[in-house]
Amino acid sequence: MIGADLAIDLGTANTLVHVRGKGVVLNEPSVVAIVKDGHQTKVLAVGKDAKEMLGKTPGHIVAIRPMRDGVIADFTVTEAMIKNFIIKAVNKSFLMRSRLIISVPAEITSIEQRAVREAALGAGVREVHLIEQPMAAAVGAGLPVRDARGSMIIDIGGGTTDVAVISLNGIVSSQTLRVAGDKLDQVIVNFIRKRHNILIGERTGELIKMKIGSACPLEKELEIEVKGRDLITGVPRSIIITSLEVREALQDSIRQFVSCTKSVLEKTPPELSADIIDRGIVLCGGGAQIKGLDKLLSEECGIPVYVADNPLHAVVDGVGKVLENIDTYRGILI
Ligand SMILES: Nc1ncnc2c1ncn2[C@@H]1O[C@H](COP(=O)(O)OP(=O)(O)OP(=O)(O)O)[C@@H](O)[C@H]1O
Repeated sequence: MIGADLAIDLGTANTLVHVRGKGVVLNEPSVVAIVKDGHQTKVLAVGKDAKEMLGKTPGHIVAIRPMRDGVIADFTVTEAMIKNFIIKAVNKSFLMRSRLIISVPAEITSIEQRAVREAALGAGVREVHLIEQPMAAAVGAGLPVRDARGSMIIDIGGGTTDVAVISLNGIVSSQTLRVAGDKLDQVIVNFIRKRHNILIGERTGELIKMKIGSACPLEKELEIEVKGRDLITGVPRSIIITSLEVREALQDSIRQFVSCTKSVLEKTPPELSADIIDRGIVLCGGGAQIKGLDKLLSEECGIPVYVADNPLHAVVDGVGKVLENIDTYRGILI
């Protein structure tokens, strides 16, 4: 290959780029800031710089997340974002000769698949291949996806939760839930508004989730001080939020993770279920870091659950591994 070969985890929350022979060279939020000038839009910032602007922009500038629910919500902006990230990752002159493998959610429709392909080709690369996210995550987590053995993976990202059972290079049973990290942030924002009459931003909601969010009682319960706008007086105020309250806020969403996992297990052929009982379930994606989620899932399903070594990197590591060993893994590309 004369051009660069790249593996991309095009996530709702974060995009990671792996360059063949170099490893992960870029990890940035999937956010684009655009300036609106009549019908024209101009990209102002992409990635980290754009995320800083979320919720803080004046009227004519908007910071948007073009990937919603794990699929492309804004085609033109996604194309600009992919192009910007590729140019950041490799020299611009390589773009035209580059070959890409991009991970996509498992239950994506063929129209959505085409949108991802076209966004990448529109960005200027030569060749694009797709891989299903849970398959990539399983490869990244070191599961034996090519063997005639059942491997189960739960990937809780920003927009989607993918639960899948894999055997012999294919997904045997799976389910995608449009409830994941972003939804948990919104649920926390709504809870605090109702319980404390305080309006906080989504980024504060995310911070609360990451610092004190949990699925099971903690050995030592935690608390965090946050600032928001008092909905009665209209002035800024700070309050203390406890991990108990956050657990209460998150419980319905966490129930959905449990029932989705159970329903995939129910659809799994018994021989493969036996493998999963022996070998356990691997949890990855940023949401895997919610405190006690592995323990709760394990208790509810009666199967051991392990968090992947680097949960936020499982998908990009998997796509990267496929890229580096393309002949071995060709069978799993779509
Ligand atoms: N320590 C943490 N505790 C809880 N959630 C976390 C933690 N760290 C990151 N997250 C959440 O993980 C999510 C991002 O995960 P990830 O990067 O795996 O998603 P993505 O690949 O961008 O999304 P998708 O798979 O839906 O396309 C965000 O919602 C973020 O808030």
